Amino acid sequence: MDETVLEERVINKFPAPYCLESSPWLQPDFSYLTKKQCATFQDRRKITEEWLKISKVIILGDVAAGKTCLVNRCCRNFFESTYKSTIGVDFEVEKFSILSVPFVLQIWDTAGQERFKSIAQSYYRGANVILIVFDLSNFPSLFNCKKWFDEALGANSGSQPFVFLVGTKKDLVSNVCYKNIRADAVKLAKELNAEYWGVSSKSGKNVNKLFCRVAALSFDEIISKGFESDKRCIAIGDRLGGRYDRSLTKEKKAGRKCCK
Ligand SMILES: Nc1nc2c(ncn2[C@@H]2O[C@H](COP(=O)(O)OP(=O)(O)OP(=O)(O)O)[C@@H](O)[C@H]2O)c(=O)[nH]1
Repeated sequence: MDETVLEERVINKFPAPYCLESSPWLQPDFSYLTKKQCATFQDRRKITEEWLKISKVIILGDVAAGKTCLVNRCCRNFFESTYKSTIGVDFEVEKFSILSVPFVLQIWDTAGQERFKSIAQSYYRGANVILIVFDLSNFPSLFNCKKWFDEALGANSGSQPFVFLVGTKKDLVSNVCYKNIRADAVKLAKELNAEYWGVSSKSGKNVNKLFCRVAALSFDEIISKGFESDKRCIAIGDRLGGRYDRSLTKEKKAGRKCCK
């Protein structure tokens, strides 16, 4: 295992959703294809760079909804109470080890301010995961989430990114208040085919769990899809009647060639 990966970033068991009723993805474990693919990793140490998969995560939401604090808590275990607006976009990289395979989340923190919108939007494309953030202590910010969702999905038409609806600042709301806003958030999450989470970047509550869930879902999709395209390439190679060298490195090279 990569020694630079933090203990809490080592995932061997599929992380559960925040609550079952608020998730479109109810699989209890990594898919069969992913587990099969990862089981061969030990034999493939020499081609690690081909295994290093990256998931692009974009974080959007209203001004001061708590996007930067969420990223800071995840990537630096740090909380800043003074508000500084994000200018344009910022990004962080977080390393994971999932089923003993290295994996990276490339996390893009976008500005909520209208004047940076066009800069931020140019980073929406190619997202594997979209985190739409609202402030649990500012109820109207929930209703703007649909607008953020439409914009992010519009830039990613043709692909199906995982969408999360994340309520931040849970430490600021009473239990009664939280129950009410959570009911509305779960309803909206269902409409958007998104998974709902309630977190606090100040206390850290649920932040690590959220990002482990994000990493595991996108890892599972990326690795199992890779397996499917490897299989297709092998089949094409076989059909062309060429001698197919089964040594692992060459299998990968052949795969890349015919994928092009
Ligand atoms: N109490 C509490 N305050 C929070 C939490 N998350 C963020 N804040 C505060 O909310 C304010 C805005 O947080 P940011 O993370 O900077 O907001 P943002 O969404 O990145 O804002 P823009 O960059 O302008 O889009 C800051 O003063 C934070 O300290 C939280 O979980 N609890």
